[in-house]
Amino acid sequence: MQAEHPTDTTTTATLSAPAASPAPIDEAAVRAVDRALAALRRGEVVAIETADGTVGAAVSVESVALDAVERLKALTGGTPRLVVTRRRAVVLGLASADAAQPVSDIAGDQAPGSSTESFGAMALDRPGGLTADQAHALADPEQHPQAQGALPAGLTVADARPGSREAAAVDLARLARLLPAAITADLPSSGPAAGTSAADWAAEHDLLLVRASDVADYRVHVVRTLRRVADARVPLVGSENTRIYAFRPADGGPEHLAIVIGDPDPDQPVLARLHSECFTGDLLGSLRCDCGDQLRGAIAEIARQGSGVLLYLAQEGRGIGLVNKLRAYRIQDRGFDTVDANEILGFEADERVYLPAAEMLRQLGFSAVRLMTNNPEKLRQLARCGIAVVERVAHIFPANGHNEGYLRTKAERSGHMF
Ligand SMILES: Nc1nc2c(ncn2[C@@H]2O[C@H](COP(=O)(O)OP(=O)(O)OP(=O)(O)O)[C@@H](O)[C@H]2O)c(=O)[nH]1
Ligand SMILES: [Zn+2]
Repeated sequence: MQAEHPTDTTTTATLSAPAASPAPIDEAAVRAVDRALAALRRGEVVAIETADGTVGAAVSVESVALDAVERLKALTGGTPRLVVTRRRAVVLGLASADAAQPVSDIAGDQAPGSSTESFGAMALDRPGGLTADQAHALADPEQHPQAQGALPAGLTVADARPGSREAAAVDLARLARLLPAAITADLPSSGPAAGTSAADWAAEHDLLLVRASDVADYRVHVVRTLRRVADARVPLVGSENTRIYAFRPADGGPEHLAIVIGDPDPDQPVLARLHSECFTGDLLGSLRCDCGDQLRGAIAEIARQGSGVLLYLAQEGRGIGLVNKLRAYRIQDRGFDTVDANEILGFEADERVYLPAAEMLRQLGFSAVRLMTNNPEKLRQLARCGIAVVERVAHIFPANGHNEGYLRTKAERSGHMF
């Protein structure tokens, strides 16, 4: 297989930006969010407190038990509502894509190094409340995207404010790699004015409590807890002088790997590839994408040039996780492209964050890269994270008879430079 490796020094030389000054890490806050993620994956209810001291409860739609809506009502005394991403609301015909103002991150700012701005969350309600079945149907990716006819009568839609319980609940589901949708209910009177403390209420009902602001800060904080935990010599076919370094975030989540080939000089821009994990392409040789070729091609090219680093990032499915990627494939099999499929699921086209990549490069001693990519977002985001991108090295492989549409979509809709 022949790869193309022309270089382009003109488009990216000005992209470098200084690193933002880091805020202190609140380890207890990271731990609280981790616990909430695990609880949501188990289908448990979690308590969410907002800045005004009020509290409510949330459960993810994907892992919700049928009695969860009743349980939320009984727990809180409030009316459960469904929260979906604005993307999903647009797909359902409940919001206009044009009117969608990027609300950035719920922290108030787009996280540096994230591929796309979040378009926020929307709360769906109806008189008498939604049933669990109705909530499932509205958030379910198997639902035809234009199925407005099937919408429950009297459905109302409202923007979820950045920093709100609703926005945090959807973000938690997304971080847990579940469908980005949640059912939430507020305690009708809570907070300092009502004399109910969020912590007391959560403890009384044996619920994990998390603060909405901690959810918003989570991605940035976790990245800054990345630590090198192991490294070893691993000779590869065609590049025998190779070491693999493992970086673990403090949340105990999946490690990111740095595969260092040869002995790159930290004082020079390093030839680098940011490779997002693709179980199907990398390991199984799936022909739906170009990942397997790109992975092996990058290792071969770095070895040919003498030295460099390949970051193997735990960002399966452009950050939506393997399960959601398989769902996206089913949607693509109905005729939608890779971008539409993500959006029908309620995700942005690309949910990746490149802060971990920048942090790993820094910890390995590299501050400047010659980046092997066709993806303009990777160039932009890595530069936003403080790594100087001094050159783009194209990384193009021929189509294989199954991935022509996928590659065409990347070029036409994601701006890939093929
Ligand atoms: N959600 C989703 N993810 C996909 C699909 N096909 C491949 N992926 C994922 O896309 C990621 C691969 O992206 P990269 O290899 O970094 O490629 P890229 O962003 O196109 O950019 P370059 O290859 O650097 O030009 C992997 O995480 C794959 O699992 C798909 O149809 N849907
Ligand atoms: Zn792939």
